[in-house]
Amino acid sequence: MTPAEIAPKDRLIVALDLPSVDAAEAMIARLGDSVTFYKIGYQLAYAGGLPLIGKLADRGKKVFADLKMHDIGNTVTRGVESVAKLGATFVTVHAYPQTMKGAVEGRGSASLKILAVTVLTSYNDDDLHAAGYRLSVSELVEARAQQAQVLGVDGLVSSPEEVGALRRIVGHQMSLVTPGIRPAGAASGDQKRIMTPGRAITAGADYLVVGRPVVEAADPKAVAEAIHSEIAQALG
Ligand SMILES: O=c1ccn([C@@H]2O[C@H](COP(=O)(O)O)[C@@H](O)[C@H]2O)c(=O)[nH]1
Repeated sequence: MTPAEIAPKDRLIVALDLPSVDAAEAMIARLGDSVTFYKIGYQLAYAGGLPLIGKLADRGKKVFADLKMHDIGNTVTRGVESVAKLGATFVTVHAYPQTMKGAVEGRGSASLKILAVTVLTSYNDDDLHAAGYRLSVSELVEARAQQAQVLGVDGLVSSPEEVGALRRIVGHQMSLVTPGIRPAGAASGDQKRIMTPGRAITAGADYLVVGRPVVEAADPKAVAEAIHSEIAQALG
């Protein structure tokens, strides 16, 4: 399937940032058929959530294992080999050359797609400089995207602010996945590079990752469906 063929509803990835498998299952039940794609990250994975990947896949849902791996190449290769058996659609690694190379090797010919996290969406230029980098966010995102493409990575995680430039660099061969999504009026929390769902899709994002604005809402299903409508409208 080309990115243009992805249905509006399948472009929303809801982050199950919840404290237990029971809490995640309750949220999945509330969202029902309205959400087709879920993300499991640190909070749920470390609370026994990894087996949920296969269970959700068996129910016809897609799962993004947001494990943000970063280790020596061999360890990343072996880790990705294990994740490939869980039934996830995407797994994340940090966009360091050894890490990405190891991940692509571990994926082999499996259907699992490797996403490289370019620069976390909670970072701005000052945060990067405080972490010892001399490049700006946009410079580092673009440099890492070029390395990821050469190494055979399948997609990139960035904020929607960088998506236009990334599309020009990597074309449509790589999936562009964007957290840092905030419906108008929603609290930004710790996110620093944010955009509304409609603007992110117009900028060229393939998938939008949304956590707190959905899972902390009084009516999560209504928020998810409003995001679907905004995506569909932006796609025209
Ligand atoms: O750069 C990144 C990479 C990953 N994330 C993850 O996405 C969700 C966003 O949650 P919100 O509640 O919508 O802020 C969260 O699970 C992060 O770990 C990211 O935000 N930025």
